[in-house]
Amino acid sequence: MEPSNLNEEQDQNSWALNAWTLLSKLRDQSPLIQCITNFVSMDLMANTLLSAGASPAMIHSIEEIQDFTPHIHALCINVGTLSPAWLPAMREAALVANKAGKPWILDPVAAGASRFRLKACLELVGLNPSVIRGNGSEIIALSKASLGATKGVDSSHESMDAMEAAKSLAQSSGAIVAVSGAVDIITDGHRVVGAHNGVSMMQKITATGCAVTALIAAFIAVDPMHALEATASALSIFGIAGEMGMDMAKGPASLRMHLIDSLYNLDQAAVSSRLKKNELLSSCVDSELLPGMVCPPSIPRGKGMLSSLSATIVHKELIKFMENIR
Ligand SMILES: Nc1ncnc2c1ncn2[C@@H]1O[C@H](COP(=O)(O)OP(=O)(O)OP(=O)(O)O)[C@@H](O)[C@H]1O
Ligand SMILES: Cc1ncsc1CCO
Ligand SMILES: [Mg+2]
Repeated sequence: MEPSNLNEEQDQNSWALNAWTLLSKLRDQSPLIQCITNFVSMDLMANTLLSAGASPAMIHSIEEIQDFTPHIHALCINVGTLSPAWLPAMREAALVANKAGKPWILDPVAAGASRFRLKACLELVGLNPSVIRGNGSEIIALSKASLGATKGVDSSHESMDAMEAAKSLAQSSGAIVAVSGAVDIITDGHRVVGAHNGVSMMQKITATGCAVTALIAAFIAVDPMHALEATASALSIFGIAGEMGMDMAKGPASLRMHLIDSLYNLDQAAVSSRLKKNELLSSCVDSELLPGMVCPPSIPRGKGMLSSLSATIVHKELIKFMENIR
């Protein structure tokens, strides 16, 4: 086996082991996850958390936050069916979670659909979420702080289209930013990881995005010091459950059922054999190359030129290029 393939295989194995370790911890510890979420997603979100081993609580009244939120292990805030009455509770819960040192995640559903929603999402971003998870259109709207990138709750962008927006949002907010899609992208603003599990039919079940955001909350509850790895692991685990569910499903409704069953029954063998993850390189920007490196012509150049080339492929391309110019 070539050394680069060996490295890639070792990398996959360590991601898979980490994802499995976190899922096992989650099952052992059963973290309490407070969800302030939309009316559409409450059921799927709670069932996803339960089947993964966590303990969901859909508690959103502002009157309960001071008593309840200090005792949770992580908080999930989702603005899907936002109305002005809900916003103070979201704000308060985020502040109490921060004060109690509990991680929290924001799902900026349809962030670019209205000024009210965008302003609310930007305000919540300012309250230091550990993670922000959205689809491509939502992350672009949030990163540019502008309306119109979205037609509603569904994405009109590929996740890859949002890579630079995700990096920039992560840098400006200090949060880990995750963009769901055919390839889930996870970034801290510098490192970019791609998680490749899942099936496209998952988009045909409402609130799968909301559910995976809640699952990320459960993963960061058990490993708050490694939010990027925990986020990537949750996305991979949910994607693997989707793939296994799809083997038994006839359409979206039965996929919903089989996905939950697969998540509940997931074992280490399935995680090890199915998990697909790598480091992504968004583009080849001369100023970002290490001293002595050059950008080969076969790699897209400049910011905004997006590709899903793994660091290993780039490395191989660099070697080929250097050999040719010698
Ligand atoms: N083309 C695809 N192929 C594989 N998996 C996908 C694809 N698109 C989405 N997914 C997976 O489906 C799940 C939901 O992602 P999606 O981007 O649809 O979220 P969303 O738009 O926020 O959904 P919702 O608002 O309905 O909750 C994620 O786990 C994601 O990885
Ligand atoms: C369909 C829908 N509308 C508001 S929230 C929601 C669930 C998916 O985000
Ligand atoms: Mg969504």
